[in-house]
Amino acid sequence: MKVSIIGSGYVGSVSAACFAELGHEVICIDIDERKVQMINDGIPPIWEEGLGDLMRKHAEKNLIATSDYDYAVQNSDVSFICVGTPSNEHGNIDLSIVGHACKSLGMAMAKKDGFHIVVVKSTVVPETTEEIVLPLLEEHSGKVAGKDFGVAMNPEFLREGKAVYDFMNPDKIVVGSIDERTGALVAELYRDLDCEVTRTTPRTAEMIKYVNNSFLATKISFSNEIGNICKRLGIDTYEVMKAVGADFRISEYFLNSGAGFGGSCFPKDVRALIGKSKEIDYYPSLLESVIEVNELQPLQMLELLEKHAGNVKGKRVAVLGLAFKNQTDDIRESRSIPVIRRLLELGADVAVYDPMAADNMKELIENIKYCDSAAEALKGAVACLVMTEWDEFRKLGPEFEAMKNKVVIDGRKMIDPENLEEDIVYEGLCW
Ligand SMILES: NC(=O)C1=CN([C@@H]2O[C@H](COP(=O)(O)OP(=O)(O)OC[C@H]3O[C@@H](n4cnc5c(N)ncnc54)[C@H](O)[C@@H]3O)[C@@H](O)[C@H]2O)C=CC1
Ligand SMILES: O=C(O)[C@H]1O[C@H](OP(=O)(O)OP(=O)(O)OC[C@H]2O[C@@H](n3ccc(=O)[nH]c3=O)[C@H](O)[C@@H]2O)[C@H](O)[C@@H](O)[C@@H]1O
Repeated sequence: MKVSIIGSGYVGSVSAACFAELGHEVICIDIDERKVQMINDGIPPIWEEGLGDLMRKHAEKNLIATSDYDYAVQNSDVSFICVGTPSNEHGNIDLSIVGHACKSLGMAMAKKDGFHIVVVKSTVVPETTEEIVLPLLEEHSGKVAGKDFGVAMNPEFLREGKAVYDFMNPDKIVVGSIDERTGALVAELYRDLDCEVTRTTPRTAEMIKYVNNSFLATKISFSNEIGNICKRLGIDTYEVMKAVGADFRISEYFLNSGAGFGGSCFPKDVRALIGKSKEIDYYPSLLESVIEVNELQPLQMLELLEKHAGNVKGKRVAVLGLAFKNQTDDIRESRSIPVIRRLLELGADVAVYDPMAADNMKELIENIKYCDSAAEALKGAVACLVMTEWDEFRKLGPEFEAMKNKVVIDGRKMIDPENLEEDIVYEGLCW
């Protein structure tokens, strides 16, 4: 089929490359000309394992990019909306980017003959597809949904760092549509993937995405709360969760306690669901607690720092890990951000290292020292905070010897204290 993808970020560029790999003809649309050029040159606009290979393979063949909505709509049967849905200043969903995309799409659809399908892939709160996207498309195209064009909601469940793998090996595909014909056509796009398609209504599809993310975030905050209790009782929470996770009803996944969850989605999506609940007069106290536990978690790293290193004014503190998790250059809502900001308020001389995310952090925080290795960041430091679960941190050992005061505070259970020299003070956040 001929597919256009609006927005070439993490979801859009991965979906585009994977749909091309599945044999569809794909046109990416982005307002960022730099990204358009990169895709046409076969260069992925974001880092994702395997994405470069797919883009190089399909660029200028069945994968092209443009900033011209008219061209993209004329030359495709289905348009996926994959633009960002950030939080506004109150934590509620900000649908302004979706609104702009719908306006441009609707205007392009006005000039096209024949049935076109619009699929919302961006994460949007329940009712958005039917009550905001659909009316905007009708308004700007002058056409009638269900008759002249189809509307569907197809949430995305990929994880950053494993995005290409997840897209090609989904454990679920959900398609919510306003009519049978549209839902069947969207499901058809995925026919070569080994996964059943769950067909439903747009609002159910929207809710499935929020419940999925909120449940995973709840598992993490639950594990962090248990971890905090375990810590105070001298119990290793990882040992506890290993046994608890063996219960198939619970599962072993997403029970790793530590510095909390970051990323572009868990924090914003839980907040957006809280906002939507309040809008319909329900106070979601459990979801509020999920966010509260998550916000307090990185600050506990600083309490441990104070316990072991005292006043850090004018002293070097090493922060290992800037990305919100391993295998990505994404720093959105990374737990390192509140930690670094607080260290700067305390007057510390902050030295940081991340194998992939330093360039992105440089755009957000300038007055810290960016190092090329963990060893460089640790040199002369009075303490080290491990913030991201990068595998390479597991191998650290002799590098800690270059510290001035050997204190290691581990927010991700990356360092095995058994491998450390005796003069190193090691403290895990929840174990
Ligand atoms: N990042 C992730 O791992 C996942 C994200 N999602 C959801 O997918 C959506 C997109 O997220 P990301 O890909 O992370 O966002 P992103 O911010 O990386 O990418 C959005 C892209 O849209 C482009 N854009 C903005 N306005 C536009 C317009 N009017 N027309 C065309 N392009 C426009 C931007 O230039 C950018 O390239 C969000 O709703 C997010 O919650 C869902 C699952 C996973
Ligand atoms: O909607 C989204 O954007 C995506 O959000 C998450 O994917 P992602 O944010 O890429 O990363 P995860 O691997 O889920 O990790 C999120 C955060 O939770 C933290 N985490 C994860 C697992 C765990 O046990 N403990 C824990 O603290 C990680 O360090 C990271 O900061 C979901 O896993 C995806 O299914 C979803 O599509």
